[in-house]
Amino acid sequence: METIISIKNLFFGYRDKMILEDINLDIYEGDYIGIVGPNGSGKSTLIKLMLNILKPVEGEIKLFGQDINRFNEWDKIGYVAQKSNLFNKRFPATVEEVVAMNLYPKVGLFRAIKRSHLELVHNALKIVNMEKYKDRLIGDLSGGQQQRVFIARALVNFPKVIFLDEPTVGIDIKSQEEFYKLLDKLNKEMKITIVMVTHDIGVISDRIKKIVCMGNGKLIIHDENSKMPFEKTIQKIYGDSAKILFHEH
Ligand SMILES: Nc1ncnc2c1ncn2[C@@H]1O[C@H](COP(=O)(O)OP(=O)(O)OP(=O)(O)O)[C@@H](O)[C@H]1O
Repeated sequence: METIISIKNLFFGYRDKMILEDINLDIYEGDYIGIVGPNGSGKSTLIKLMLNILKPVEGEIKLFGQDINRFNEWDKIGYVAQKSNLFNKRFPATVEEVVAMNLYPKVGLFRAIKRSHLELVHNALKIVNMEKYKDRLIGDLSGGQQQRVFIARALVNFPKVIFLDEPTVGIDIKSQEEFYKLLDKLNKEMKITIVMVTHDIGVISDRIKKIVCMGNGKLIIHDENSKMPFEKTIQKIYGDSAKILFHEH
């Protein structure tokens, strides 16, 4: 099994405050990983480090076996950023354009989109079941529909792995359910590795087998081999508020 991401002895802080201390994590091809932890525990920071948006203070990150500083196959990695679903409602772009924008390394930012590129866009929209909305303005869609479009945007380059940062914020329960079904399809049928930051602890404890729990600068991996029950691990990093998390759904 290919190691998609390998993090070794990683330290990171903003100015003088350490956020991540001696983090080690391996992510393998086909993994479906949930990253959980209280507000401010460094989940988004970890994602940004894996995308080379932030640089470690110390330690090593490898992507597809290559040092992150030398890695240049970024179209293997899709990213759905935090709050992309709280998109500016007046943004005057169509669904098709929003997805096509992510093709710019291939297309050139201001060049006209070729027919072959449009096909890629339509295929991505088909996967998320949003093809019939291609000419709609993105701002006119519901939060759940927008989220599907952002997934299509991440899919358009045929990535091997997708990072999602709190993708279900602001989305109703029914759309959330459909959204998690879509992620299952991407992972199981399309063999895309998924790494997702989320606060939906109750939902993911049922669906996801490998959960990265972050807190106090540390990281605990919960998977099928863990001796400690998931609830206990969660209690350890969330403290007293842990109980509520499991009864939200
Ligand atoms: N650019 C920045 N400069 C300084 N501190 C920052 C910066 N970005 C984040 N932080 C701080 O680093 C810590 C970790 O932030 P991060 O966004 O990674 O947490 P998180 O676990 O994703 O939180 P949440 O669940 O609220 O999204 C927080 O204390 C945050 O205030």
